[in-house]
Amino acid sequence: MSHAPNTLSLVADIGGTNTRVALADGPKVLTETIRRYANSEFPGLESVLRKYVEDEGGVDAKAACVAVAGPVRDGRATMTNLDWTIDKTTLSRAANAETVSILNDLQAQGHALGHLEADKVRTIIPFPEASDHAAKLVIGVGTGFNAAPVFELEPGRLVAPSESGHINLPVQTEQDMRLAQYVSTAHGFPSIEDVLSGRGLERVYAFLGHEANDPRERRAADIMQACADGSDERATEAANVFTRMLGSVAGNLALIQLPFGGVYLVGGVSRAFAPYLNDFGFAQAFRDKGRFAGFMGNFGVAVIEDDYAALTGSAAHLVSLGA
Ligand SMILES: Nc1ncnc2c1ncn2[C@@H]1O[C@H](COP(=O)(O)OP(=O)(O)OP(=O)(O)O)[C@@H](O)[C@H]1O
Repeated sequence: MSHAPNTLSLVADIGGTNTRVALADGPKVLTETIRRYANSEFPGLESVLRKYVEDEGGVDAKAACVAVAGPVRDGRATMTNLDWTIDKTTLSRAANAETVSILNDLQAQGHALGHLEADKVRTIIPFPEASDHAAKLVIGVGTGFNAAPVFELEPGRLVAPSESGHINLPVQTEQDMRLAQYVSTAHGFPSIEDVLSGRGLERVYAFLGHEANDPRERRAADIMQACADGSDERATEAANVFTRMLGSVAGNLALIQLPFGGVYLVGGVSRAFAPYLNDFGFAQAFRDKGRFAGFMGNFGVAVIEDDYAALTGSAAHLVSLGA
C-alpha cells in the first residue's frame, strides 16, 4: 500500500520485547497500517523502520515519533534490555522525516489521553467533577512499571517523564515487609517494579510459596488464568497481594501529583487485572492514607484497554508540535 506524500506521520512504540509501528493521519492511527516486530530479530531501530517501509510498499512521512520503554535524555533514549541506539539523527535518517521526536513510552501514553475511544476507558473508581484543565496521571504496568503526570498548560500539554518504577516498594503491613525482604534478598533492592510488573506478579506467587514452605512457580498469564477459573488459591492470593500493592502505590503517586483529572492505568498487566481490581481491594488500598482517606475521593481511576495507545499518543504529540 502506498500513501500520498507528506500527509501522514510514522509512529512507533518500542517495548521490552516488541516494536509496534504504524502510520497516522493527524492524531488518528490508521489501524490497518499497524505492524508488530520482534526486537530480537533486528540490530536496531533503523532496520525495523526500513522493514516497515518495505512492508508498507513505501512510506513518505512528514514527521516521525517513537515511544521508548526507557529513559530519554537530550533526544537520546537508552533501553535496559536492548542494545539499540535511539536518537534523533538515527530516527530522521530511518524515517526520512522533517520533524522527529523521541518520547518515553509513558509520556506517549499521557499524550494519548483524550484521543482514545470511550469504550477503551474502563472506570474502576468513579471520576468526581473536575475542570478540563485538571492534571492527570498515567501509570504503566507491563514488562516494567512507570508513571507520568499530565499537565494542561497554556502552550499545550506537558507530560513529565519519570523513572518511578525504580523507587522503593512501600511497606505498610508485616506481609509487605516480608515481601520487600524476599525481593531484596533476590535482587539487592526492593523496587516497585520488582513487584508491580508481569515478572513481579510471578515473584509474588513465588513469595507466597516460600512463605508456605511449598515452592512453586507460574507465568503471569497462567496466574491470571487460574484466577479466572478459580483453580489455584495461591494464584488468587497473589493477585490480591498484587492488587493491594498497586492500589497503595497508585495512591502514593496520586498524592504526589494531585491528578484531579484522574488516574489512568495502562499496559498489559493493568489490562489483565482490570476485571479484578474492584473485588481484590484496589479502591480500599488506594484510599488507605490515614487522615487523607477522605481526600483520596478526589481521584477517579480508570484502566486504558487499548494496546496501541502509545502509538496514538505519539501521533497526538506530533500534532501538538505542529507537524
Ligand atoms: N494475561 C496476562 N496476565 C498478566 N500478565 C500478563 C498477561 N499477559 C502478559 N502479561 C505480562 O505482561 C507483560 C507485558 O506487558 P505489555 O504488554 O504492556 O508489554 P510492553 O511492556 O509494552 O512490552 P512488549 O510489548 O515489548 O512486551 C509481561 O511481563 C507479561 O508477563
